[in-house]
Amino acid sequence: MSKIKTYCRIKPSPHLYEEYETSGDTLQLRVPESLKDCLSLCQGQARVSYGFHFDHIFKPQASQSDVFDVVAKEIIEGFLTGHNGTIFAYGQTGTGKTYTIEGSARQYSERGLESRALSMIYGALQSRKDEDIAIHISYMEIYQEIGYDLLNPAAKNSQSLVTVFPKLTVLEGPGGAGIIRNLSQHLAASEDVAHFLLLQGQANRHVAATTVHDRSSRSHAVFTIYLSARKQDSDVSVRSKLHLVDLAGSERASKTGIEGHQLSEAKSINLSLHHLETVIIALQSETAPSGQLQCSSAGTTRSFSEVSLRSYASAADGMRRNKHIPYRNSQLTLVLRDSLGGNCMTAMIATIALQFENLGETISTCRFASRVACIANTVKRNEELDERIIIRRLRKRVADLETEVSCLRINQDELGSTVDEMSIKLTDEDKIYCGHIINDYLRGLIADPVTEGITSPYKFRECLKILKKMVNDGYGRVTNNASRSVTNVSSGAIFRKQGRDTDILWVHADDHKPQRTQAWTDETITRPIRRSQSFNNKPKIEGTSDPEILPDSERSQSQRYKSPFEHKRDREIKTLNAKVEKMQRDRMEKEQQLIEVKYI
Ligand SMILES: Nc1ncnc2c1ncn2[C@@H]1O[C@H](COP(=O)(O)OP(=O)(O)OP(=O)(O)O)[C@@H](O)[C@H]1O
Repeated sequence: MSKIKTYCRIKPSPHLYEEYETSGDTLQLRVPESLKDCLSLCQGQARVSYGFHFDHIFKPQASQSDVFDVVAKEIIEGFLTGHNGTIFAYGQTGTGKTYTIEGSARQYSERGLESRALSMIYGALQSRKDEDIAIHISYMEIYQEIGYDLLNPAAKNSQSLVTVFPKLTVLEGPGGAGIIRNLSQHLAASEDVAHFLLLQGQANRHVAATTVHDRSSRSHAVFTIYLSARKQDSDVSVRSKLHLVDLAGSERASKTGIEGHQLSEAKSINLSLHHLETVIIALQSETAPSGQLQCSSAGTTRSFSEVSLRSYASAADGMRRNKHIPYRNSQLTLVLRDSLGGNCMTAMIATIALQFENLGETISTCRFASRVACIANTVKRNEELDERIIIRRLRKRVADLETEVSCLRINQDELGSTVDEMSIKLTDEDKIYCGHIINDYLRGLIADPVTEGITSPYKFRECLKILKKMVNDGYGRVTNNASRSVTNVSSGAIFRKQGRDTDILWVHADDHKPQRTQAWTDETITRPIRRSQSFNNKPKIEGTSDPEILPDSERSQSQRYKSPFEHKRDREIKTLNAKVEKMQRDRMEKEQQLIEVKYI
């Protein structure tokens, strides 16, 4: 929550009302008890003292630069970082609203807030090289409750002597925000362009000579600067707007003696300001509990106390959602909706002309300011994701995801099948199949067990087991007894191919020549290996003559019995061992890869 700041600016005059003083930020006024009945200040008449508190009071000698520094700098800094800002001048006609907001053409030093704001904004943007920044400008006026675009490009190109400005429609948009239809926004790429637009709009305003002011603004003017900024590496855009509002001045027709067209203009201005005041009162009354903003008549002193907004801020926020604020009653309040009770850093400059004849209007202006000071706005940075960048990023993300998904699908297929395979325990059929593969491999019937389906680590392990057993059992050992040749085969090595009941094994007969021998049956195959104690109590596999297995003492002798067939088989086993080793290594590598895919 941030309260609306209020400032008072006293117009310089050689005939200032004497009974006023400023102590700090409080304006003290001592005025006759009944201003209404008193047309001149009478000696000895009872006085009432008013005290109005402001955030700052600009004395008559305050310069344009002083006003800018105190009122505008903070708001413009906020605007540059994405916070909305509004500065509006309110006061009696001829008190210096236009002078404050637009400035005077008399001297460069008398330029107003609009021109100074542009200079500060463009100056600050110079250093923001890493951002894409766009400044747009619009300028509208509300004359007799109708909005006009002061920067209409069609009007600029018109050959007609009478410039026709298109009418604008101010509508209530989503969330109640005012939407101005048809208002042109002009890109101002440089400060010069912005100043040109400003001058063009100022020149197009409705002004008229009145009895109090020869160039009185007969309209409310809203000069708006829009900022849109985005850091080059970011997809968040910052958008903010700065309203600089020069309100038309209130005037008492009875006092100024205007009539005809000017009278109807004045009525319209007063009505519009009345609607503004109604909104302010509604906002102020919801913010401050009744009785806080009071006109206490204790003694002769009347004071408008500044309400501590902080204590009411949260309560006001809740109430505002329920309470009706009559923004819709006028175009001006719709346009300023955000500035009054919305998301905006707002400042009001109450301009007063401290002459005796203006005391009534001065008090009225100060009272209005006191009410405005009670309003708390909710200020937040206007950040939004840039849709074009979002779309671009989403497209890239979709493309990345598609690639990732297709890669994952491949991995999943591979992983899934391998993991499935690994997770399934080998069935008896698998084991038999492994036996056949190893047998065929050893016999040279197949070149590579992998291509025959030994792909899972479990099957590899089974094959290795079979091989080890075969080696230990002296696979293909020459035996003297055909019946004992059965024991050459380990119980685990089942040399039977699927679909076949029997298999033929080469064995050696007594003449040491290899020969095909009997058909093997399940019964013989599954017989357990028998070991017998031999010399030196060393285990000896029965019937073996394999030098690899025999004790050293027997080796030389048994070597004599090795046939070419045995040698060939030895070589095969050696090769097979090497292959198994390689297969083991491959399997470990593969497992490692799978673990990485699955868990890392
Ligand atoms: N602080 C000031 N210093 C010097 N001159 C000022 C000051 N304030 C106002 N004036 C002068 O007083 C005259 C009226 O001021 P201005 O036009 O700003 O009044 P206004 O409040 O905008 O009136 P209206 O509501 O009728 O448009 C102008 O000539 C302006 O130069």
